[in-house]
Amino acid sequence: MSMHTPRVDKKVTLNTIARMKGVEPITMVTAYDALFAQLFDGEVEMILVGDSLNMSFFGKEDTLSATMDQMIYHTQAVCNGAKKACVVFDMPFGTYITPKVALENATRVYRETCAQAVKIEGGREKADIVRTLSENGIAVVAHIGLMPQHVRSEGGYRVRGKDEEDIKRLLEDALELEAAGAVMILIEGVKAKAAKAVTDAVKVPTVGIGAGNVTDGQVLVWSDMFGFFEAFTPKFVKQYCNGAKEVREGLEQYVNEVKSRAFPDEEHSY
Ligand SMILES: Nc1nc(=O)c2c([nH]1)NC[C@@H]1CN(c3ccc(C(=O)N[C@@H](CCC(=O)O)C(=O)O)cc3)CN21
Ligand SMILES: CC(C)C(=O)C(=O)O
Repeated sequence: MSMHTPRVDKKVTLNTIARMKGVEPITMVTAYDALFAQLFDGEVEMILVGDSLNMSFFGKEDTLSATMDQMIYHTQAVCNGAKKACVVFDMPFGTYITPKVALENATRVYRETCAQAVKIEGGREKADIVRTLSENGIAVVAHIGLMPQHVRSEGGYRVRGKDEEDIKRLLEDALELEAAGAVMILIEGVKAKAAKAVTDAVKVPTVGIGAGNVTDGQVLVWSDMFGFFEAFTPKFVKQYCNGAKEVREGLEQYVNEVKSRAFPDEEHSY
């Protein structure tokens, strides 16, 4: 067992999260499996099962081909490891194209996983979907700013909130999503000024990724922050461990020891 005293010692609910705004920064990381969820549980308040798993778990170029079945399977794995963290389920591309479709898919999330909220990408144009889910008892995290599910239609990942007009747009989006019932706003890839305007304007907590040190919380993708994901590194990623380097060194040692018959030794044999 860990010698470390957990920071988070009881079940984190959406009420816990709501009360943290303006009091204490909210910590969130992604996880895709039980092993890492268990490592993170007790340290962070929230775990996002992000559709980024389509890239950093499944090996695709973008998030667009992730399916409900894949996301549910990974969320079940995370739920098996995370007993305290508030788990958020990322609705994949194409699974919330109408309020009806969104409700059918999000209902599955509550029925089949421990997730306490679902996340959808979009601004005011998604307000009716947020409202339908909220009215049916499903909590929604609204994801605004840089929206990875728009990578193909927009021809890349582009930082938002660079001028007053776009800041106003993001602010109006956030207010409409909050009015529709969103319990949290996730703000990705925006200038800090835009994230601050949104955070100051809404009563619900905001969690940022590449949105500056102005939001009510922060989120990072686990494989980025621990140095396992090497396909690309967005500017907002701070690397807290060199995971890939550690694994490569360990693997090299194992291979050398097998080749030289240094492993297994007496200690590791029956
Ligand atoms: N491993 C991983 N980490 C992530 O943060 C992440 C995923 N996967 N998959 C889904 C999306 C995609 N994300 C991305 C991907 C690329 C950039 C990027 O290239 N950003 C540029 C800025 C572009 C600009 O200036 O307009 C950068 O240099 O940071 C940002 C976010 C965030 N999400
Ligand atoms: C980048 C984060 C916020 C996300 O949406 C994901 O992990 O899919």
